This record gives sequence, structure tokens and C-alpha cells, in this order.
Amino acid sequence: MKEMIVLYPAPSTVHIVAMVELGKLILHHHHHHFSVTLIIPSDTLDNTTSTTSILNQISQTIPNSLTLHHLPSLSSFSLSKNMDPTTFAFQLIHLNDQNLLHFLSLSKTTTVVRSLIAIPPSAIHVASQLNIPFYYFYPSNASSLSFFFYLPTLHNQTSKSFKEISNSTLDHLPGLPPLLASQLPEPILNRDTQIYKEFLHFSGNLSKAKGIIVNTFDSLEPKPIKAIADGLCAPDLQTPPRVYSIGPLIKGFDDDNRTVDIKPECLTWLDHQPSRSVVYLCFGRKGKFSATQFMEIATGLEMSGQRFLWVVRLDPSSDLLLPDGFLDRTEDMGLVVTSWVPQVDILSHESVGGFVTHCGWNSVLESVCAGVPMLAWPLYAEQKLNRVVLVEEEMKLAMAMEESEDGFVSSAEVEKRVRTLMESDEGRALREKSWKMREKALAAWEQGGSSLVNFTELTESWKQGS
Ligand SMILES: O=c1ccn([C@@H]2O[C@H](COP(=O)(O)OP(=O)(O)O[C@H]3O[C@H](CO)[C@@H](O)[C@H](O)[C@H]3O)[C@@H](O)[C@H]2O)c(=O)[nH]1
Repeated sequence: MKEMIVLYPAPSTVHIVAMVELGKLILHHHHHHFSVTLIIPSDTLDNTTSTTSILNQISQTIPNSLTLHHLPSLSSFSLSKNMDPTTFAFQLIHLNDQNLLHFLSLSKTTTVVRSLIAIPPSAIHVASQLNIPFYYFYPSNASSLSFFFYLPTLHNQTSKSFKEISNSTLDHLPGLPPLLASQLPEPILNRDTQIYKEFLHFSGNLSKAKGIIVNTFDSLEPKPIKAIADGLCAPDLQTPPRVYSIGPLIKGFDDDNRTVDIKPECLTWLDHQPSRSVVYLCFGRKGKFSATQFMEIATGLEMSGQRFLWVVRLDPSSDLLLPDGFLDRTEDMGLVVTSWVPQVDILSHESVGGFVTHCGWNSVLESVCAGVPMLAWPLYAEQKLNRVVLVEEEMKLAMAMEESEDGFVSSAEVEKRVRTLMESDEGRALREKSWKMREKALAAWEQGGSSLVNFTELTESWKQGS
């Protein structure tokens, strides 16, 4: 009988999508040995129409051998207006712990559960109650992972919150370039919050997992990967846990094509633009801006004279406010889209020459896989840290959008940076570097490539029951 691998994402669509890719990977290589069950939390952070359509797409494209298990709905629980999304996510996760325990206990009566691979931090306790080998799946990069490994050490060095020392430079973080305290992951800036405690707890537990699976590849982030492996991030540990970088895991190009019956307008529009001429702007699922900021972006884009494909997210109740006559004047130059777009297809389209991104890690990986240089405009979560790493000389796949202290970006800045990205020698150098990194991304999964080797070691250890 096949042994079971259980995948347990956080209650967020983007993490479910990443774990589907992991499930497909395991089944593609090892379907004779393992069955894979993906647990779908019934309530997600982003219970929106796009979430539903993505989840529908997922169920249409997953292989039959990937079993979905939906957790019961937590219908009595609703998002309090005052609760920030991360706090909400942790609440959902804690409420689901019992459901997870119940499912795994039942599964254990009929099959061998070879491992639980989870994003939610508290799943480690469920696994240990049931004696199931536990792996964290860390959905962002090795750089922010190395920071979380080091957080307990930092915590003990000072009693201050990072937000109190926001202009101080931390230049001793293992594997990382110097960072301002304000550039650290946003949920841990204030140590008086419950979220900070949750992350500290997560950080302290990282070493208790049998391994940590990260969606990156060795040649993209060699320094933080080495710093973790060398034990620099958790100096008190005898043996650091094994980190398996098995990326890039991104949504397959084919999957989208199979489900999209009608070619989206934006792809048809791209077909008619010159090679590498279009700058693509998209800020993830939640990247919303104030009306004033929208105006500045629009003005900056128009002034840059570059062709653009701009994906705009709006609150259901808001109208899109653009400068008078903007759409008419830019009719031949740009397209503004408010719907969900097939980002992977867009980034790999011949006409796209640059990407203005919020630095969400999936977007970054998708850009890397398409060889498209980035203009980094982080908004929240660990995105500021991601920007520092992306623009650093070592990696240099992006240039930075410079914002004011309160996060505002002027139209002049948008104009200047977009033009530089698309037209200057600096932009061309970035493009060349990005193309080289694309080749390294592909190589990571070729014969002898680092991600294939790491993945094989991981799955072999399961087969040997170790
Ligand atoms: O119209 C759209 C908008 C987005 N996407 C896709 O949605 C995903 C967005 O993922 P990501 O770029 O990682 O952004 P977030 O959803 O904001 O990601 C959250 O999760 C990431 C991984 O943990 C973190 O790096 C981010 O900071 C955090 O905001 C990507 O696959 C995009 O291709 C589309 O396909 N169409």
C-alpha cells in the first residue's frame, strides 16, 4: 500500500496554490510510492470571487491522484473589522488545529502517514502528538527564513521593538545584507503584539522540524542557505535542521492554458506590442493604493512614454480614479485591467520587458523564471526585506522604487524608474542578469541540478522511513 504524504497550506489562496505545485511534483516523481492529500482550509484570508475561481481552476487542473480534503467550515467565525489579516490567519489556523488532528488520527488508522508538510506553525504540535514526521513548507525565500531562524537570538539581545529602532541598521544578520530595522518583516516590528509572539514561537520551533522545504533554489540565494546550513542563524543548536531548497515551484504554464477557453484580452493586447516593450505592473492579490497614489502612478506611467499593462486592485465599493483623459491619451500605449490576470503567461510573453512588483515571493520567482527584470515596490509582509535582497549587488535582479517615509511614491519617481528599467543601460544590464538567472532556475531542475538533488534526497529519506 502507498504511504501518505499530507500537505497542509495556510488559509490563503497563494499558499494553497504553492502547495498544489508541491503535491504535483511529489506525484510526478513518486506516484508509485506515495499518495498525496492536500488539505484545503474551508475559510481563507481572501474569501473573494477570485479565490473561488482560483480554487475551481485548481480542482480542474490537479491530477486525479492528488486527493483534496476540505476541512469543515468555521462558519461561526468572521473577520472582525479591527483584526489585521495576519492575526486573523493565526486565529483560523488555531481553530483548525483540532480538525487537522482529527483528520490525521483517522488517516493513521488506515494508512501510514509518512509525513506532514505544513505552512501553519502550530501544525508541528499536531504532528508530534501523533508521532508523524513533520516538515515546514516555507512559502517565501531563504533570506526571510534565515531572518526568522535568527529572531530568537535577536530577541534576546534587546528589549526594544524593531519599530522603536526603525532607523538602526542591522549589519550582522547571518546570510543577509545590512537591513534597517524598518525593513524587517512587518508583522514582527512590534514586540508587544500577539503576532510577534506567534512568529517568535514559530522561529523557536523551526529547528524541531525534520526539515524545512523552501521555494527557492541554491544559486538564487546562496548566502542565506549557507548561513542556515552552517548553523549561523541558530547559534545555540548542535545541528541545524536540513533545509531543502526545491524551487522554483511556480504554477505551470500549461495549467492555465488548459482552463482558459477564451484568451484573455490582455494576452491578445500583448500579442500586438513590440518585443520587450511593455512594462507590467501588478501588486499581488491585495496590492491596493489610495486614490492619490493611483493618480501619481498613472501620471508617472504616461510621462514615462513606455507601453504598460497595469493590473489594478480596487475595493468593491471604490471607483477607479484616473487623471482626466488618461485612458484616451494612452489608448495606444497601455492597458488598465481590474480583473484577475494570468500573470505567469504575461511575464513569459515576448512583449513584456519589465515588471513593477510588490515583491511577493511568488511574483518574484515567476519573474525570475521568465527572465524579466523588476522594479521593486514593496508594500507589506516581508516584501521590504525581499527588495533589499533583490537590488543588492549580489543578486541584482531589480532596481528599487524610492518611496517617502510614509510609503508614498511620486509620479516623477514612477516616470524616472520605469524609463530607467525599460530604456537605460542599467535596465539592459538588469535584463541580461535576469536572463542568466532564468537559465540557472531552469538548471536547478535539470539532471544534477540543486533542486532536483535536494528533492530526491528528501523523498529518498521518506522511502527509507528515516
Ligand atoms: O491578477 C493576478 C494577481 C496575482 N496573480 C498571482 O498571484 C500570486 C501572488 O503571489 P505573491 O506574489 O507571492 O503575492 P501575495 O499574494 O501578496 O503573497 C503573500 O505571500 C507571499 C509568499 O509567502 C509573500 O512573499 C508575500 O509577501 C505575501 O503578500 C502570483 O502567483 C501571481 O502570479 C495572478 O495570477 N493574477
